[in-house]
Amino acid sequence: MTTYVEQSGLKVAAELHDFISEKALPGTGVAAEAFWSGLAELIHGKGPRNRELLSIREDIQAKIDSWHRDHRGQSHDADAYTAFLREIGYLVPEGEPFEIETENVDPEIASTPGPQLVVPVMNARYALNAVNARWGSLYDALYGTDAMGDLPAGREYDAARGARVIDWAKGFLDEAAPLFSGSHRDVVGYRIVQGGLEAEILNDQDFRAADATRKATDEAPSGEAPIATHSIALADPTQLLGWQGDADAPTAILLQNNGLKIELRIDRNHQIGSSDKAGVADVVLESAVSTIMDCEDSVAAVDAEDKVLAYSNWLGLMRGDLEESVTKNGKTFTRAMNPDRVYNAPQGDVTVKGRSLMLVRNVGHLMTNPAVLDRDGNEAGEGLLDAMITTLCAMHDLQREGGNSVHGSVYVVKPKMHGPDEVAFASEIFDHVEDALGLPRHTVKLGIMDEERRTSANLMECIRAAKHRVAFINTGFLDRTGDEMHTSMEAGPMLRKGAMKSTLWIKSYEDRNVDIGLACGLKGTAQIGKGMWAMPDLMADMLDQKIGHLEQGATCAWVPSPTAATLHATHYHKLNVLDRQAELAAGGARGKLGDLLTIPVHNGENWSDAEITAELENNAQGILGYVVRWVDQGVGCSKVPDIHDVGLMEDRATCRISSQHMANWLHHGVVTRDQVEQVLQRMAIKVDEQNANDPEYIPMAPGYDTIAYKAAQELVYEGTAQPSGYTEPVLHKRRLELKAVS
Ligand SMILES: CC(=O)SCCNC(=O)CCNC(=O)[C@H](O)C(C)(C)COP(=O)(O)OP(=O)(O)OC[C@H]1O[C@@H](n2cnc3c(N)ncnc32)[C@H](O)[C@@H]1OP(=O)(O)O
Ligand SMILES: O=CC(=O)O
Ligand SMILES: [Mg+2]
Repeated sequence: MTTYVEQSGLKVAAELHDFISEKALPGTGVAAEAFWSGLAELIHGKGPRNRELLSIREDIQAKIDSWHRDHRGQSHDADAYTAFLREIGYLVPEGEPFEIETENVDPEIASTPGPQLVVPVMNARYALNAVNARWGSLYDALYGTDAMGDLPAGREYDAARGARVIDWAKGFLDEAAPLFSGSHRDVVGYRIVQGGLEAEILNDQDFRAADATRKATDEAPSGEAPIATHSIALADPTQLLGWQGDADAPTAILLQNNGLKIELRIDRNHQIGSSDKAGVADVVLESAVSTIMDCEDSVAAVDAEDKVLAYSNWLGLMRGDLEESVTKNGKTFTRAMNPDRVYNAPQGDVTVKGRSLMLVRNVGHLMTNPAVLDRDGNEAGEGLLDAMITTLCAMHDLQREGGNSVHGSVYVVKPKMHGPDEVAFASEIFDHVEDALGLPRHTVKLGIMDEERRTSANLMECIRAAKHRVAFINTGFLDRTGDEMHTSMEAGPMLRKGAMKSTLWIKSYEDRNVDIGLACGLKGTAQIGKGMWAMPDLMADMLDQKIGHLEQGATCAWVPSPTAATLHATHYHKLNVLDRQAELAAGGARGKLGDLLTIPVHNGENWSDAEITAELENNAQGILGYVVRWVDQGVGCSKVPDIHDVGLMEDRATCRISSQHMANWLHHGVVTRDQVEQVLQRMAIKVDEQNANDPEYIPMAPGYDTIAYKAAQELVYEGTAQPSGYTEPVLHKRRLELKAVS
C-alpha cells in the first residue's frame, strides 16, 4: 500500500515526497512551497490538455482504421489516401521556411559529431559507466569483441591477437592523424619539440633517398654511417592539442581529428607498452560524446519506488556525486564519475571533458503513474512528473562549475510525440516548469524523437513548434516501425519484420529527417541523430554498416554500450559529417512525403509455412525473453538471444514491433490463435532454458499461466487495441500485479 502525503492539493507518495524535500530541493534555491504548487498547477493545468491530445490520437486512429476497412479489396489510391489524411488533420499544412533559434547549446550537441550512448538510468552501475564512456580504449574494444572478425579464444592474453589490435589501431592513426610521411606503425618514440609532435622513425638508406622532406634529428654528415632515427611531424601539426608528462618523454599525447580527440597513452613499463616499439600502451578515443540517461523505454518504472530510483540516479549524475560499489572479476571497487583531463600545451594547460554530455529521456505523453495523485484521485501524467522533477534535479548542475552543461542548459529528450500539437504541448510544459523553478526561458532544450508516423509526416511543423528549444531530432526507427504497423493495422498483413529495412517508407523517413533538419537550420546548433545499433555483440557488422548513418548526414547515432561507442567513434574520424551535411544540403531534399506514406503491407506473395513459423517464433521469442525480465525482475532493457542465438537488444520499442506484428498477422488471418498459442508455448520453453542459470527466474512452462506469460499473451491478443500499439499499459499493469503479490 502506498502511503501518500497531502501537498498543494496533490497526494504524493511518501518516498517521492521525501526524495524531493530532502534530496532534490536543497541547494537549488527553490522553496518547497513553490515546487509543490508549481507541480500541482502543472498537473491540474496541463493534465486536461494531455488527455485531450491522447483522445485526438485515438480519434485519428479510428478514422484511419475505418478508411482502410472501407477500401479493403480495392487497389490503394495514394492520392485519395493523402487527401483523406489532410482532411482529418493527420497531415497539417506546411508553413514558411524558418530556422531554429535555440541558444546556449553545448558543443557536444551543436558542433561535435560523435556517438550517442543510451543507458537505463535506473542502473547506477551502467549509468556511471556510460557517463565515463566519453573516453574508451580502442585496444580493449578491438581485443574483446568480434570487431576484427573473430572473438578472443580464451581468458589469457593472446599476443598474436594483441599484435593484430595494435596493427589495426595504428592503421587507424595513419588515417585519422597521419604523419607527414611514413606510418605510426614504424614509430619508435614520440616527443614534443617546440610545441610540435615529432615521431621518431628508424632510418633506412632507401627512406633517406626517397624522402628529402623529412627532418633528421641526428643527421650524419654525408658518406658516414646511416643515422639511427629521424623525426617526422604530423601531416597537419595543428592536430596536436596537448600532452602529459615531459616533452621529451610524454606519457600521453592528445590529438584531434574532425572535432574528436584521440589520446596515445605511452608507458614503456606497461604490459602492452613494453613490447611496443613506441611504448604505446593504448589508443584511447573520445567515444560517447553525449549520453542519454533513459527514464523511458529501457527502464521498468511503474510506481513511486521505481521513479525515486530513476530520479535519485539522475540527481547524483547532475550533482556529480553518484557512486556505486561494483564487484567485477572477484574485486570490489567504487565506481564514480571521472574527472576532466588536463594536458600541457604550448599556450598553457588544456582541459578537456572527462565525462559524456548527459541528456535525460523523459517518458512521453501517454502514461500516468501512481507516485502522485491529482485532486480527483487520478494518477498524474508521468511525463508531467518527469518534466518537473528531472529539471529540478538538473538545477544542481546549473549551479556548479565544470559540471555537465557549460552553457547552462538542461537537455530533455521527449519521445513518442504524435505531430506538432504534441510537440507544442511539450514545449509549454517546459515553459511552466521553468516559471515554477525560476529558470530563464528556454533553459530546457528539447530532443524530439521522430519516431511516430504523424511526427515524421509533419516534421517541419514539429520542429517549428519548439524552435527555441530544439537541440536534436532523432530517427527512433524502432518505435517508428511499431507505429507504422499500428497506424495501418487495418490496411492488411504487414511485410515480414526483416523486410521493413528495405521499404520505401523507411528510406524516405531517414532521408527526410535529415533534409528537414538541415532546412530548419539544425546544422551547427542541434543534433540530427540516427537510431540504435540493436545487436550489441556484432561489432564487426556495426563497424561495417554504421558509417552509413554518417553518410546519411547524421551528426550522432545511438550505440548500446561504451565499447560500441568507441568503435563507432572511428567512423567520425573517417568521414567529416559537417562536410557531408553541406554536400547534402547543396544537393536538395531527397525524401518524398509520398514515399513516406506508402504502407508496408505484403504484396500478395505466398509465404511458406516455414517462413510463417520462423516469423512467429522470432517475434514470440523476443517478446517472451523481454517480458520475463521486465515483469518479473523490473529490468527494462535486456539482451535476448534470437532464434539464431544472436543476442539482440530488446526494449519496449522492439517489443512494440514484435507484438504489433503478431497482432497484425493474427488480425488478418495469416495465422490462427491456436498457431500463435502453440508458438508462444514452444518459445516459452526455449526462454526458460535460456534463463535456467538465473536463480531469480520464474519459469513459464509447463503451466503457461505466470504473470509474465499472460503479459506476452495480452500484448499479442490485445495488440490491435493498445494505444498506438504501445506496450507500456500492459507491462505496467502486469509489473504492478507482480509487485503486489510478491
Ligand atoms: C529503441 C530505443 O529506445 S534504444 C534505447 C534504449 N536502449 C538502451 O538504452 C540500450 C542500453 N544497453 C543496455 O542496456 C545493455 O547494453 C544491454 C541490456 C543491451 C546488454 O546488457 P548486458 O547483457 O548486461 O551487457 P554485457 O554483459 O555485454 O556488458 C555489461 C557491461 O557493459 C556495460 N554496459 C552495457 N551497456 C551499457 C550502457 N548502455 N552504458 C554503460 N555501460 C554499459 C556494463 O556497465 C557492464 O560493464 P561493468 O561490468 O563494468 O559494469
Ligand atoms: O527510441 C528509439 C527507437 O528507435 O524507438
Ligand atoms: Mg523509441
